[in-house]
Amino acid sequence: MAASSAVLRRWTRTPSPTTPLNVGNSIGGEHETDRGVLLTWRDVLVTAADEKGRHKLILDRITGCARPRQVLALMGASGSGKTTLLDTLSGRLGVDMNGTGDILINGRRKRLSYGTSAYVTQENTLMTTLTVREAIHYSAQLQLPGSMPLAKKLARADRAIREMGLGAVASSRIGGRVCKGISGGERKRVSICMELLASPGMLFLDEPTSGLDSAAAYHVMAHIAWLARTTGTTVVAAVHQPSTEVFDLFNGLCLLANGRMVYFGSTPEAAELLARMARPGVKGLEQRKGGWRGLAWSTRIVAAKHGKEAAGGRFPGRAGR
Ligand SMILES: Nc1ncnc2c1ncn2[C@@H]1O[C@H](COP(=O)(O)OP(=O)(O)OP(=O)(O)O)[C@@H](O)[C@H]1O
Repeated sequence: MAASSAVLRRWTRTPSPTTPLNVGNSIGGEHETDRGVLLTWRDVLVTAADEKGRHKLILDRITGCARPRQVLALMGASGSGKTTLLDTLSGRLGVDMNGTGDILINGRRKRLSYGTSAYVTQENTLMTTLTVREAIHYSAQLQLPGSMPLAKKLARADRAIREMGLGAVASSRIGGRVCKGISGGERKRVSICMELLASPGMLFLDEPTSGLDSAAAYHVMAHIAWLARTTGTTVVAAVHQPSTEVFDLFNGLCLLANGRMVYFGSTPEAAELLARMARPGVKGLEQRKGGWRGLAWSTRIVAAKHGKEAAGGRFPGRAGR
């Protein structure tokens, strides 16, 4: 009970007044690491205006950080704000949205520029008639600076192919609906591979495992976690219904419910803490205005993880709302 109250207090405290979305103003204590980027955000509040000019609250004072060599998972039920948070952190917030709060890169005001960050969206937009190698070589020639010699661009492409474990299918046609090509998981890795060409320090992934079976999802996420560890890349991924094995690959968890943050911390800690919150007799979670569904859902994640609630080996997401 004490632990659950502490968590709720932590995230329901009165925030400091928000300022327009700043990329900067050092919070202090952060240091630059090799390729990775330390991204911190504080009191991020996002609203969207409707056609009548009314403002809808999408994200309510979210605070957290993503570290080099680690994978931070953004989780929460559909509509909880995962994509909006990814868009905000990566500087892709739509023009119809307004954000306030602080976003710092290595503790300083700095925009995420070319080569610093990459964003892989949910959709695969790949040229289906090309082989994996052709597509990635082509992308390298288009993306990498004109001053870079061709041989270096192709070597970079080949390294990215290896990093994403695509060597075995490099000569296979990507394919699509009409002509069958590589698998869904491999297609996803090709999309990620293309974004890795510029060796970004920060990788944002929106639902990298959507549409994949659990084995393919694990394969994709395991490569991403390996990449983060070995290259120092900082990864933030919005994920929906991860399997237990995929969940265990994450270093940190930012759990959202109805635009609010209900947990931020390490994944082992999340498992332990939420398990305690899920214990029968722990009251109070349901009473929080607007948070009942999300919080109830979050407790079921851990219940599932601890084998108390089997959901076909998956944590309940939409179905659990
Ligand atoms: N431009 C917009 N205008 C108004 N509301 C929006 C806009 N974009 C998002 N929303 C709303 O904000 C909320 C959060 O959306 P978001 O896409 O961030 O959720 P999500 O957690 O990524 O959902 P999913 O898992 O289904 O992709 C939703 O209720 C959505 O309808």
